[in-house]
Amino acid sequence: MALVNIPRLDLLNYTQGTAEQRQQFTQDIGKAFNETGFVTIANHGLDQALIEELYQVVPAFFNLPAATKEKYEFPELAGQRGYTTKGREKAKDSTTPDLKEFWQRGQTIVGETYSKTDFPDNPTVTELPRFNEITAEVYQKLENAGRQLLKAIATYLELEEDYFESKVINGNSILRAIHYFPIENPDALAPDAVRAGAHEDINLITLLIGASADGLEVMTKDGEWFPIKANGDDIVINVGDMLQRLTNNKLKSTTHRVVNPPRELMKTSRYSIPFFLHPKSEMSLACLDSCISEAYPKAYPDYTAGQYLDERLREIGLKM
Ligand SMILES: O=C(O)CCC(=O)C(=O)O
Ligand SMILES: [Fe+2]
Repeated sequence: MALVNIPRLDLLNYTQGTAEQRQQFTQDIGKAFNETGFVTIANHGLDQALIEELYQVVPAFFNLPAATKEKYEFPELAGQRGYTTKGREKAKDSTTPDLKEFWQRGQTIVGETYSKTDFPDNPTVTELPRFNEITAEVYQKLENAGRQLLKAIATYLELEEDYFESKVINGNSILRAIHYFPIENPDALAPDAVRAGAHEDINLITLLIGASADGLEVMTKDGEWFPIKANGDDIVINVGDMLQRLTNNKLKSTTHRVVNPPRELMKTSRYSIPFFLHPKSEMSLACLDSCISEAYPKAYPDYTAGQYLDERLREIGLKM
């Protein structure tokens, strides 16, 4: 078995393909998720103009004065909406915070009653009207792409194709726009200070815009770091811990990180926009019976997605 298997797949082969192409897509994504936990996806439904404008409004937000950005910071929401300043979030097993600031947008519930405690409003950036519109549109389009991918994954797992639909529609997904800021004085950095420390994602799957810039690395089976680079506007998809739990480790939530740039590029910014696809809090993450056997005994106690998320947000320092 290869050390890494990160195929480039065409989502149109699943959404509009022949029976044979759909079957091939399902097997390819399943095998890659079983081996390395990562794929890159072309034809994901976000057109180039939308991605271009996203790359205008996101830097424009982070270029606002610190005092303006801080108006949109709400620690009582555990960073789940609005702005989170530099130095707040760290990887689970690290003591040094990541070298980043970010913005998070959450679900806009449609057609169901809900509590504002569970789904607080997304703050509106009054200085940049297009920032709100574009991030809302990107949220929607990445959610749609994610739902299609979950259909393929459900098929691979021999579940009904729509197994995840009722669990993720109106779920707790988060769009995160990240600014890895310029490192002005590399000599003053703590030795373990990095853009994003080694971690696994919490959610079901992550859809990442921005991995065409250098820095993202995935850990191989023998513990080496392997750089991932997406082609053009392709997005990177990876398995998160919730899907790994549900499938009793059949699908792998692989450790990844974002390294600092080489010294000559330290003073440049990097932007990435991951969409963390989360289900509703009540979804059970109990290991699927079909993934438990004598060779693969049940590896995790039963949790709901809500219980699990709460525990993880405390570990990364976002929830007190
Ligand atoms: O910035 C990247 O390329 C990856 C970010 C990431 O892994 C995360 O935010 O979970
Ligand atoms: Fe991640």
